Amino acid sequence: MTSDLAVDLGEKSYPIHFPSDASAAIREMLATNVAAGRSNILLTDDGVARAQSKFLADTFGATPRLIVPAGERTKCLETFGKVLDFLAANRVNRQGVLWVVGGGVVGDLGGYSAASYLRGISYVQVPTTLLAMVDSSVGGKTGINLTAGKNLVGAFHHPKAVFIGREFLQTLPPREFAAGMAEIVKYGLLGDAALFAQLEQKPVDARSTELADVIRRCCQLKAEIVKADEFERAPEGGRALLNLGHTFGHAVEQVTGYTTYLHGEGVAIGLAAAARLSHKLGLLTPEDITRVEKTVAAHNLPIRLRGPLPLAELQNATTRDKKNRADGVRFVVMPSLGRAATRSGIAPSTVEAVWREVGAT
Ligand SMILES: NC(=O)c1ccc[n+]([C@@H]2O[C@H](COP(=O)([O-])OP(=O)(O)OC[C@H]3O[C@@H](n4cnc5c(N)ncnc54)[C@H](O)[C@@H]3O)[C@@H](O)[C@H]2O)c1
Ligand SMILES: O=C(O)C(=O)C[C@@H](O)[C@H](O)[C@H](O)COP(=O)(O)O
Ligand SMILES: [Zn+2]
Repeated sequence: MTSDLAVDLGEKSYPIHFPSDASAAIREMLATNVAAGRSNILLTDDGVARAQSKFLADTFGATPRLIVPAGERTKCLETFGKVLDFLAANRVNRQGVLWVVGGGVVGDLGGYSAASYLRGISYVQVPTTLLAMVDSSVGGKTGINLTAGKNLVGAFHHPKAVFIGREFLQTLPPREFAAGMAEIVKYGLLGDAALFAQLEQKPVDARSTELADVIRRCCQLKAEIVKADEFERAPEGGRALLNLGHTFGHAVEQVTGYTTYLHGEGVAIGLAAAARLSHKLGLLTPEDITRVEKTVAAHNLPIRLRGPLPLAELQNATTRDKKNRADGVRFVVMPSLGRAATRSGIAPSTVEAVWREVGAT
């Protein structure tokens, strides 16, 4: 039995539950909502609707549901409009609760819809991918993509609760499991050297007995970082550290039109790139780069682009990153394995050299 965690944010605090029976725990909250006159409404995607049909039927019964297409392209203005229309068509009022069941795509989309509809209603995160369990369901970063770039529209809007049920992972395809591992390796590299060493010595897979503790540890790390810098406003470090590998990773996702690399795969390449950048800045040793790349690769993740991508487009995509300030693109680098820091003012030629090393042309 894994004990609950709390994301400690004053009035906005919420629990992360790790129930032994997610369906039962969720049914209890659904019933409590109904008793309090709060309507429940469900958002999921067609992949989850297929893979978890029994769970959805047993748990949510006749709750009105919107099923959106699976995949990153669903995180767009058009689908956002459809979610809002669905909430309005069901006459959801400010007491309504949106249940977001799925991976980070429906989590970000549903969270942003909940932030916007009637200027804000409650929502609950039920992550069904490993990535969503360790990262996207916690912290209240919600949003959608624009043609111009990834996550360019959104809001900080925290869920009422998060229910993490490892039983969902039984139907998760191996490639999606690996994508979640990228964010887990990220946590080790940015803030927990012991976690990184553990992953380095013994890669975690879907059957690992360590998995429950690793998921909880990542949620705990994220909750601490979010508590300290909820809106990513710290002048240096702070919540931006959760973006380790993402300046590179988001560029890869965007330049390939969100069709070739999963978010976690972009992050995996981004971690290798961040290690290489950290070396060029005199922070990490070549041995450190090898340790990072071996650990990422041992979790069935890419450390190089699968095919060449145009350097100019990749560089251009990084200029849209939300961490950027007047002095240019801001990267997250590693002073050592297990510690991260923000750094800007890096010469474009240095970043270009890193892009080439991971396969850009
Ligand atoms: N808000 C945040 O803090 C945050 C953090 C990390 C990532 N993200 C975002 O999360 C998204 C990626 O999330 P993701 O990796 O969960 O991808 P995803 O939401 O696209 O889900 C991956 C795929 O797995 C399927 N799926 C989900 N659960 C399943 C299950 N239990 N069994 C079988 N299939 C299942 C889905 O249908 C989908 O096809 C990206 O958009 C990324 O930007 C947000
Ligand atoms: O919660 C955060 O803060 C993160 O940066 C977590 C990231 O893993 C996640 O991919 C997030 O969506 C990236 O946010 P963005 O601000 O770079 O769009
Ligand atoms: Zn991420």
